[in-house]
Amino acid sequence: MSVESVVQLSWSRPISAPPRVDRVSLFVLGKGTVASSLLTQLGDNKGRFVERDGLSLEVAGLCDRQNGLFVASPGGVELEQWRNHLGTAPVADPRERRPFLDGLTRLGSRAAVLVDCTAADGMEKVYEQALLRGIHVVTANKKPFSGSLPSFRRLATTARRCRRALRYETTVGASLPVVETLKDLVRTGDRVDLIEGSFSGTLGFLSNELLAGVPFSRALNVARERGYLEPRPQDDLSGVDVARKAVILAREIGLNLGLEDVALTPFVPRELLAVDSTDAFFEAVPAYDAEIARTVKRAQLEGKVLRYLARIDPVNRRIDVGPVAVDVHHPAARLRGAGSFVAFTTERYPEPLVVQGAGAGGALTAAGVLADILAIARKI
Ligand SMILES: NC(=O)C1=CN([C@@H]2O[C@H](COP(=O)(O)OP(=O)(O)OC[C@H]3O[C@@H](n4cnc5c(N)ncnc54)[C@H](OP(=O)(O)O)[C@@H]3O)[C@@H](O)[C@H]2O)C=CC1
Ligand SMILES: N[C@@H](CC=O)C(=O)O
Repeated sequence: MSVESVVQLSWSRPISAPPRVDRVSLFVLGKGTVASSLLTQLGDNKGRFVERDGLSLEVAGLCDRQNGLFVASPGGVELEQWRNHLGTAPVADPRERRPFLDGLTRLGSRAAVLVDCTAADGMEKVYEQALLRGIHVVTANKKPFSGSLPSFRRLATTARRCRRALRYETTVGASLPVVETLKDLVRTGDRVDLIEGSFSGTLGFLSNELLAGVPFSRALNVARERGYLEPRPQDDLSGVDVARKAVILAREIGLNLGLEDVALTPFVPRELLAVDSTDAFFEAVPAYDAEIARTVKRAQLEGKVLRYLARIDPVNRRIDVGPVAVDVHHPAARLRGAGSFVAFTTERYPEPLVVQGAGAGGALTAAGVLADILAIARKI
């Protein structure tokens, strides 16, 4: 038999069994900017996941602060109608997720993933309940990784012991590959000497608008419309959100530091941050437009650009977060829009390894969450 006919035979042979499709069941917490983009991306890419990856990513359940929805039948929640279904679902106690997690484990999928798209407090307990049931966790919520050090440690240990994934790439730099890059540097034995950068897409965007002469209150409203702001915008403007990211990275390199160790200077005057409710806060902002514009102008007159930077110095076990007037040639000065960057100076990278790109936004962050889910699904 000639080579040609062998090739011909193998090509013409009918494919008897359809390719295997593995069901991966998700339970999504939140229905805001990130969660709603994620649900759209899951719906839009459904066919592609099946054809390309042999994966059926199904949303078995959803919940917000009030309602909870669980669909045990194959296919899960109808993604085109999730808002209606969730809106009419029974009221759920947001602190009680166990029935949903138990439901997820009973589905018999190849893998189950809890996906946290909230900024809720105390979620580390929910993650632990999930991990102990064999459920993987993907999250955009920074709080469990930057809060109490013992809780963070316990969480990491539980994930390891249960052999389940705990992925939180989007907690720093939205979908930019920051956390996994740092983990790889550490895993491969590199020594990290310094981490610095502009960690907030939101504050980068506001700085750029201010430099262009846009009043702060107007820029803040645009940031809100574009989905850049934290659920509690004071977390962005106080710098606490950046401090959380810095603590997450510091802990990755073995520094036992917490938020209380961060030398933090806010982005806006402290009196403004004393306004607690979000509505009252937005009402109070215009009164600070002139003062904030003057600070930006002062830096400009000195030929500098005002940026909000973070610096993690492992040698001195120090984290600094705050506004810095940088030279026009500084990498942060060149950022546009919601651009962010993180620079790792290490033994192997004396010229820093830089991760740069847009660092905020619903669609980008959702894509990062989805990439984390796919990374888990591909390993099953
Ligand atoms: N937006 C961005 O660019 C980025 C965001 N992130 C992170 O993603 C997370 C979500 O951000 P974003 O979508 O912008 O925020 P949103 O404010 O738009 O959405 C937050 C959602 O969380 C829900 N929620 C709050 N508490 C609970 C709870 N206990 N149980 C269930 N649901 C709850 C809210 O419910 P309800 O609708 O009932 O109020 C809301 O739907 C945050 O942790 C943020 O830091 C990370 C990177 C970038
Ligand atoms: N508000 C945040 C969004 C992501 O974490 C930021 O840009 O820092």
